[in-house]
Amino acid sequence: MSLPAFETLRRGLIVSVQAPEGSPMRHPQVIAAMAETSLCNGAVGVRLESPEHIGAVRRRCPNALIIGLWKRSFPDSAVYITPGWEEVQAVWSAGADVVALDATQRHRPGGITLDQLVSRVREDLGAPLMADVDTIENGLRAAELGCSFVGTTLYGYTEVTAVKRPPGLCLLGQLRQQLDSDVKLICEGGLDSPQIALEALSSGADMVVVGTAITGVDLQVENYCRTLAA
Ligand SMILES: CC(=O)N[C@H](C=O)[C@@H](O)[C@H](O)[C@H](O)COP(=O)(O)O
Repeated sequence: MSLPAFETLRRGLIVSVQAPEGSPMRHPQVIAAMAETSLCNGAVGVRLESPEHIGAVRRRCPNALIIGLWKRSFPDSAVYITPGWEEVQAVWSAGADVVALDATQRHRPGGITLDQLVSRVREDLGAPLMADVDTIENGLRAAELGCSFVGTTLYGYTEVTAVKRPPGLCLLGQLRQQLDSDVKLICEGGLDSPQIALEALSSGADMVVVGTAITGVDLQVENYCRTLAA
């Protein structure tokens, strides 16, 4: 599918529909139902994990804007969001419109560098990329390499940002100031209320991605129970 005009996405909500390993929610039909519900109620797109889930949502919602990723862990690397060529290809073939990948400069499984991976994607697939980053340096580098979207997804989740807590509104502000306006800026991670999502838009995000607060049944229930038991 070709990407919808940016004006229809601007200031929009993208719902991240994911479920942890082992959860009964982690079923393609459950994911597809949550994705469809999100789209029916005003979300401009969905962010999905795994080729299987992307395929299920593509079949159920043929016109949905899908940002796809595949989380895979390897013993020789801390990079797990669409770490290499095989994962990018699988996400793209499953029907994603945009492929999200870890765009830090960390060592990747198999030793491919981010620069090599992005240029191969651009040459062989032409898939638009969303760069999940943690720092201003990695965001600017990803944009330079040609990623169409930059997201604050990994702020607070990498070794160098481990002491920070999402949402990365400071990082967002820095990226807004320094990124060219043709690169779309996404605030993702830790947007746990509509008010904080609105603050992210006011701080310069073109779009927001919200996961746990909307679709994170496992974590939300666990949190209520922990608090009630304390
Ligand atoms: C760091 C990482 O692996 N983030 C993942 C990226 O796809 C997801 O686990 C998050 O749920 C998503 O980013 C949305 O964030 P939040 O659930 O906080 O709204």
